[in-house]
Amino acid sequence: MVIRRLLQYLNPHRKALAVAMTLLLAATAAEVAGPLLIKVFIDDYLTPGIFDQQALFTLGVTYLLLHVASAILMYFQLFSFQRIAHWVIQELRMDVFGKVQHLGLSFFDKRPGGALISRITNDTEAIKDLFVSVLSTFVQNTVMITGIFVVLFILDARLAFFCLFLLPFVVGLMVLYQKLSYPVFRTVRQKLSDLNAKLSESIQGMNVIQAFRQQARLLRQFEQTNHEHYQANMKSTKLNGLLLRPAVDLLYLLALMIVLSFFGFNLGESAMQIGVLYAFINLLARMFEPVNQMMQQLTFLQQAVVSAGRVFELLDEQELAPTKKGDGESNPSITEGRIVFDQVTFSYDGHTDVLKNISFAAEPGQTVALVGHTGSGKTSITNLLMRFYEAQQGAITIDGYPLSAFSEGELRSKLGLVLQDPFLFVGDVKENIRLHNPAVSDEDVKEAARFVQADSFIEKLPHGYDELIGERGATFSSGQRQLLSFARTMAQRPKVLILDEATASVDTETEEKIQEALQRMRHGRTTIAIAHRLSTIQDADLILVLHRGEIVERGTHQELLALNGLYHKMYLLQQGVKETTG
Ligand SMILES: Nc1ncnc2c1ncn2[C@@H]1O[C@H](COP(=O)(O)OP(=O)(O)OP(=O)(O)O)[C@@H](O)[C@H]1O
Repeated sequence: MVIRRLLQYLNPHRKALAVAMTLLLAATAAEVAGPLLIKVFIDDYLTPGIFDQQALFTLGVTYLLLHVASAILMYFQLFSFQRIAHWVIQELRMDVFGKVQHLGLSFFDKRPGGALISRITNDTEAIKDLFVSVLSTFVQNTVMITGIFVVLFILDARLAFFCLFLLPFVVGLMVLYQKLSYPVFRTVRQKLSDLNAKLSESIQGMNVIQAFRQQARLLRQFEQTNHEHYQANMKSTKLNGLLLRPAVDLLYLLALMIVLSFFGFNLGESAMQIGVLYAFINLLARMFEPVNQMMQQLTFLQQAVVSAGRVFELLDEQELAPTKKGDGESNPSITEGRIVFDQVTFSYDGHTDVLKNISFAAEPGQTVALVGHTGSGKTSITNLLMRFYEAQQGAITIDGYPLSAFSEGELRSKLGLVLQDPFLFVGDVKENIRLHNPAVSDEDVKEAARFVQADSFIEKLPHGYDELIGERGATFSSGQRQLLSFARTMAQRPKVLILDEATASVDTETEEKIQEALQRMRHGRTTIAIAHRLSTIQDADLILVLHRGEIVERGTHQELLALNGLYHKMYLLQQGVKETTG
């Protein structure tokens, strides 16, 4: 099943595969022909004592040429198989990565990043051997074994027939190995994946680890996983040591016993028998070499099967990001930006509702602010609006169309999301604003930067808009990252803004710039803003106060203050904090 699916990846390379196989067979033939020439030399020349110089010279040269040809052919067949293997792995990796990009965020909530990386890199790498050595070894050795059996049948059909009974044992041994080693290899891959997950988590959180002196604890954890990986590996080594070579050697002994007892019983029947006996024993020894080689390859085959299983699991993952529903014909676009939530109830895990009966409307150009204690559901509302997750009940519409009617492109380009912790890509400033969108010109990039007043700091950088940004933009301050992400959002010219207000404290000057930029960005655009500081959203058209997933108060700043409820309390609390700290 898994193997068949893996082999399907060879379909586009059938021609190259045929070439590789031909090269392999030619190389094998050249290799086998060598001993045949030696046989001719011994039987026809050496033994009878004929030393025909011309003939011997031809024989010698042919032998040499065959050797050279075999070496050259071997090189090319190896090269061809390797090339095909690399093609397949490349395709497989692209498939997996392409798939991962379309998985829903709920999928990533549950899986550590490192474990995913492990599947895309290590697991696909383990599949490579299947196409490089397993496939060619099996083809080559099957040909060899068939050839040997043909000769055996020619020598003595009856005896050869008995030897044929060995084959089911060989196959049985292979099946047994497959059965026993599957769980072992699966554990090995799982542990390797765990190792990667641990590593990736540690690297991402290195500042916290060092700041809180967590090194020893993490080292212990890593050591534990590393040890489990070692144990799983030792298990597989034991299994290999037991089942691969020794078991085959045992079979070989069995074969020898069959042949010897056969000759023992039939002794004296014919004078020719000693020669045949010698040939049989010799050929049997030769036959078990390919069997051994195939058994050795079983390890790689099994690893490939296990890894492929893990890769296919990911490829078959159903937890996809929500996509457009309904007929593809109608492609509504967002023109006004009127957002309506109607009785929306949502749960991440299907058990606990984190949003309950949320209803509100944001008219075009209005700002709706979401406030509430931590965990009250503010981010969840924006997650639903961005369609990162789908609500279980109720409806969310933009300009009268349900969210599911919009294509992903339309939705994501018209909804400008500004996150608390802006993610910057490796690249330069320009591309981080443009996000490689060809529709955004250099001038647009600069205009967007000017609009959010990021231009002054960008222009002061040694390379201006071409300044390189390292991973996650670690070399920029959080205020600068924030402004860059504003520029990025504005370069897309969104109709709707979704703001997750930054809680990180920046200096007063940057703070002012950020607030000014936000004011400008909000102007004329429907905005859904998550606010932690109530002072920044006092001018909002509608403020929704959330508490445990429900809207408990709604109104403008003044109306809410007059209510004397939760908002009022929060406001006073923040005022108090300001007075004591300021
Ligand atoms: N990806 C997730 N999977 C499962 N539960 C989640 C997920 N994200 C948030 N939650 C839960 O949903 C509830 C609401 O979280 P949400 O992030 O919407 O709150 P919030 O009001 O934005 O909080 P904050 O002000 O701290 O950002 C919380 O109880 C949280 O534990």
